[in-house]
This record gives sequence, C-alpha cells and structure tokens, in this order.
Amino acid sequence: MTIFYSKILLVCNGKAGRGELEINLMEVTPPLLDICDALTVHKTKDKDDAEKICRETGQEYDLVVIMGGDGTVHEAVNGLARLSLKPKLAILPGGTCNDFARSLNIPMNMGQAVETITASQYEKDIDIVKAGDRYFSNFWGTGLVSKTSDNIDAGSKNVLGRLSYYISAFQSIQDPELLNVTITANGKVYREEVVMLLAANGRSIGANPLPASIDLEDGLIDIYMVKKTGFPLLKEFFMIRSTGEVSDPTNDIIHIQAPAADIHLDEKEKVDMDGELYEEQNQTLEVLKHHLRLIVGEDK
Ligand SMILES: Nc1ncnc2c1ncn2[C@@H]1O[C@H](COP(=O)(O)OP(=O)(O)OP(=O)(O)O)[C@@H](O)[C@H]1O
Repeated sequence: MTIFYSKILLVCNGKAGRGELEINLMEVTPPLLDICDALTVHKTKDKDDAEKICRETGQEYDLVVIMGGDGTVHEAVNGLARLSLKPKLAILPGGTCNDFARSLNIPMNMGQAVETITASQYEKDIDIVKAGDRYFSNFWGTGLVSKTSDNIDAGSKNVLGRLSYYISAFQSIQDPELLNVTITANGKVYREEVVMLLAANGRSIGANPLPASIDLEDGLIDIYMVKKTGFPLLKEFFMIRSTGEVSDPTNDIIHIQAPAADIHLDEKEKVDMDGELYEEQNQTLEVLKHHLRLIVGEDK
C-alpha cells in the first residue's frame, strides 16, 4: 500500500558522490512527485546548509528525503533530532561510502533506493545518539578512526571511492598512536590505553560491515575499546574479512553495550562522528531510543 504525502522536502548535496546529481534528480523526482501533493527540492550551496534547512523548515514536511552521503545525512539528523514535531526521514545514497544507508539496508542503486520510499513497505523508529550538543546516527570514533578520515583527501575519495578508506587506514596504521581513555558506563569505570575507541549505532564504516550484534533499535550503543594488542585483529577485520563478525578470545578488544556513557580522553583528540571531524576531550553519549522514524530497506 502506497502512502501519500502532503509535502516532501528533497535535500540534495550537489557536491556529493561523483557529480551525478542531475542524472540522480531525473531518476528520483518523478516517482517522488507521484506520491505527494508538493515536492520541494533544495540543493545545498555550502556545508551546513542541509542542517539549517532541516532545522528551520523540517516541521513543515511530512517526509524529508536526503540525497547525499554520510556527511549530509549527519547534518540532516542534527537539524531534525532537536525538533519537537519530526518528519519521517528517508535516505537516497548520493555519497561515496553511504554507511548509514547501508546500515538501513537501502539499495546502493538510486532507482531501487527510491522504490523503498514509493513502495513504503518498511519503516523503523531508530535510535539516535546525543553526543554533547551534537547528534550522530552511525558512529563516534577516535584514534585510528578519526586518523583515517583525516587522511582522506576529497580528490582521492572521489576517484577511488571506498577504496581510499582502506588505503588511508593502511597509511595511518604504520604508526598507531595510543590514547588513554576513561569510560563510565553501566555503573562501571574502564581505564584503558587504546589505539581506537569506537561507539557504534549503525552497522557500517567506510563501506565495511560492523558486527551484526549492533542494532539501531535496541536503545544501546556498542562501544569497542581496541588495545594495542587488538590491533592485528582490527586490521584483519577491516582489511581482510567482511563477514561483519569479530571473534576475540584474548579480550584485546573490549566490547560493551550501554544506554549512555561518559568518555574522558586524557588529551583533546580529533573525533569522527558519522564521517565528520570534531575535537573533543570529554563527551557524554546518550542514546535517544527510537528518536527518528526512517524508511528502510528489507532486512537481510
Ligand atoms: N553544496 C555544498 N558545498 C560544499 N560542501 C557541502 C555541500 N553540501 C554538503 N556539503 C558537505 O560536503 C561533505 C561531503 O558530503 P557527503 O558526506 O554527503 O558526501 P561524501 O563524502 O561523498 O559521502 P560519504 O560521506 O557517504 O562517503 C559533507 O561534510 C557535507 O556537509
């Protein structure tokens, strides 16, 4: 049964992906027009534009569709998460990695992706994580994760696409820096020296599947503290395997699940949230259970 919308806002990132904006627009606008009274298309002119339009006008729409990559989705989530009346959200994979779209089982083919909206078969109320005064839908990471994103230059990302993530990861892996972290979660305190700290809500990073136990609807964030001795395992996980499973009999990667966590880093560090870089030292993460309603693809 097709749902009919009164007003749809389509926000597209003109700079995302491989410059295929016009082709993509021609593919997605006719089917979207078929399921609504009015379709507004907003092409971002600059960074932060998607966040601003979602925050300022999101309440006027019953569906917001983001056609862009994880950075544009991150902006939209930050614009919509703080609204009292939140529209439904749909993602069309117009970026390079499209990790959040992958986490939602949205097809990577644009024509098939728009069908997830027009067929309106599957929807989920998914968790969003509040991190200080920002929000993320997919992941928060520091150490190797943020170094990896820092090393990606826009040019190589466009040419090589997802491959550049592996190359960049490999480069930063020559010299893994150690971070001292203190995490308070579930009434316990963890003090660890790590090469990477990852808090995951979604199930994909750099187009790599993460462990299948991560769930977007469970009200919990999955935190991985990767010690130096866990580094070979991490490398194997990201570069060789792609099954989305991690086995760690030696406890070199500590995994906890919690509804909230206080993170203290001994020094201010670059933090990657959904592929966007921030600088943080103390950060409180709080899961907002079922905070946004998303159109999703069929469960695999
Ligand atoms: N019109 C614009 N001009 C400049 N920057 C923009 C514009 N619109 C969005 N941005 C920014 O461009 C960055 C990259 O966009 P986005 O993440 O959507 O694509 P991508 O990097 O190719 O995809 P992915 O993150 O999935 O690999 C984001 O930080 C976003 O905020």
